[in-house]
Amino acid sequence: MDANFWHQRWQSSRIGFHQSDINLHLRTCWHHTGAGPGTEVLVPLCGKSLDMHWLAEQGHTVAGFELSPLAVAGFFEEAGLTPERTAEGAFEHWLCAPYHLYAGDFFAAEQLGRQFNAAYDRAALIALPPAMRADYVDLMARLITSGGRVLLVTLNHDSAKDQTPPFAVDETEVRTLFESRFEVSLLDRQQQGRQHPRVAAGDCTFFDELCFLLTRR
Ligand SMILES: C[S@@+](CC[C@H](N)C(=O)[O-])C[C@H]1O[C@@H](n2cnc3c(N)ncnc32)[C@H](O)[C@@H]1O
Repeated sequence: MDANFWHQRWQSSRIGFHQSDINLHLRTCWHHTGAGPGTEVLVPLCGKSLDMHWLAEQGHTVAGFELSPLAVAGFFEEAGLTPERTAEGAFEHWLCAPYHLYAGDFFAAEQLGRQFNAAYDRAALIALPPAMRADYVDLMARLITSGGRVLLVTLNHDSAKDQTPPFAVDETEVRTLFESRFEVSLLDRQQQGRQHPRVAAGDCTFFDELCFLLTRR
């Protein structure tokens, strides 16, 4: 997926990935990260996710990275917030405490010289095609401090239309990608059968959401 793919999705409002509710796994599993109030949480490929408000409600500062300025603007506008905007390295930093959203390519994040003790990935890894995933994991390993924890939410499905996101990333692949640098623990698997619209539409026979805790070695 190149940048244009995502810019076009936001320009034409084809953002079916955006949830109007807080992610169930975030609400039920975040405590496993042990991240206390005041901990800054890295949210890669954040879109305009409302999950960032939930994290802020737990007392966290949020550091989100998002390619699309439309998404970043939408996040603040829909929350009725007026951020300050400054250039910071390869990014435009939109700030309205406790939200720091960096508009630009997440793969340039190291330039900011920051590290994090906690991160939340919902629909970031699964937005990336297979060829980009190892680079994403390398970057996450460099951005997360030793002992730091990531709550990772992936999808697994058997859709034949797996040329565009959301890509299926199952437990075996998560372990293969992360296990050399993170301890990987599967916390939960929500199995969705015909109640999922894509299964009901005959696009796939299952559509599961998996939640992992990754602990940086
Ligand atoms: C599937 S969406 C998920 C958004 C969000 N995590 C959520 O749960 O709603 C993936 C997002 O990643 C953004 N994105 C894709 N590649 C990116 C990159 N290299 N750097 C920053 N953001 C990127 C897209 O614009 C899109 O908003």
